[in-house]
Amino acid sequence: MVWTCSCTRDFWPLNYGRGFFRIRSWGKIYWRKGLNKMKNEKKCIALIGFMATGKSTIGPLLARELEYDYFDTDAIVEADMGMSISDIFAQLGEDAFRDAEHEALKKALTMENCVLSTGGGIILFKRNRKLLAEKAFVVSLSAQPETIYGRVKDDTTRPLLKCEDPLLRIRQMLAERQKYYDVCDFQISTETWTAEACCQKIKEAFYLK
Ligand SMILES: Nc1ncnc2c1ncn2[C@@H]1O[C@H](COP(=O)(O)OP(=O)(O)O)[C@@H](O)[C@H]1O
Ligand SMILES: O=C(O)C1=C[C@@H](OP(=O)(O)O)[C@@H](O)[C@H](O)C1
Ligand SMILES: [Mg+2]
Repeated sequence: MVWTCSCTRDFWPLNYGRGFFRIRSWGKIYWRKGLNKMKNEKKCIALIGFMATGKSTIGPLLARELEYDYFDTDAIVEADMGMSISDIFAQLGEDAFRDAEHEALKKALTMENCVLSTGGGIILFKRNRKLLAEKAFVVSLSAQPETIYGRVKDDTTRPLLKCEDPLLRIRQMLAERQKYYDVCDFQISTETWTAEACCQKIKEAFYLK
């Protein structure tokens, strides 16, 4: 019997009997016993990482590739509160934002077959880390402080980086947060790979792990 994965052109397992499957992905051949991880019990992929590592850029590409629904906790918060992230921080304060962000995460992780881009600070809270670990295949995106700075320097939508010396702030925040970004199922640098290549590698990791 030939079993074909419905979702992609370049990723398809063949059933070779006795529980063995041959999987071809990006020109490489993988063998594995059973397809238990193909039916990954975690139905959501959550992207974590510092600001401007590419979560909101890669998320929609990945969702389209997998034919999954797409959510972004920042967008959910903005829709729920009817305000931009900057206005929420300025008018209601960061704590109000963090509460709304937690509600957004809870709501999004009740979905099945979804890709979720999170805000860079979501991992600061144990309640969020617990939810992510329980419910999602967690992918951590990374980039060096200088690259992050280059990506955000003309962007006014990130209130935490509105300061005298954004590069120093990025370095400090990254140092504080790194231990949380390291807790994940898969990690990828968005400096090394284009958004499209990251997408393919994440897809591969999601199916093969
Ligand atoms: N390989 C890459 N993957 C994702 N984004 C990239 C990449 N290279 C450059 N970028 C750029 O970096 C920025 C990332 O912003 P965004 O997706 O909003 O990040 P985040 O949601 O993590 O804050 C975008 O302007 C995007 O075009
Ligand atoms: O790192 C953070 O604390 C934040 C990251 C932002 O999202 P992005 O990571 O998508 O920029 C947004 O949630 C808010 O400005 C706070
Ligand atoms: Mg984002």
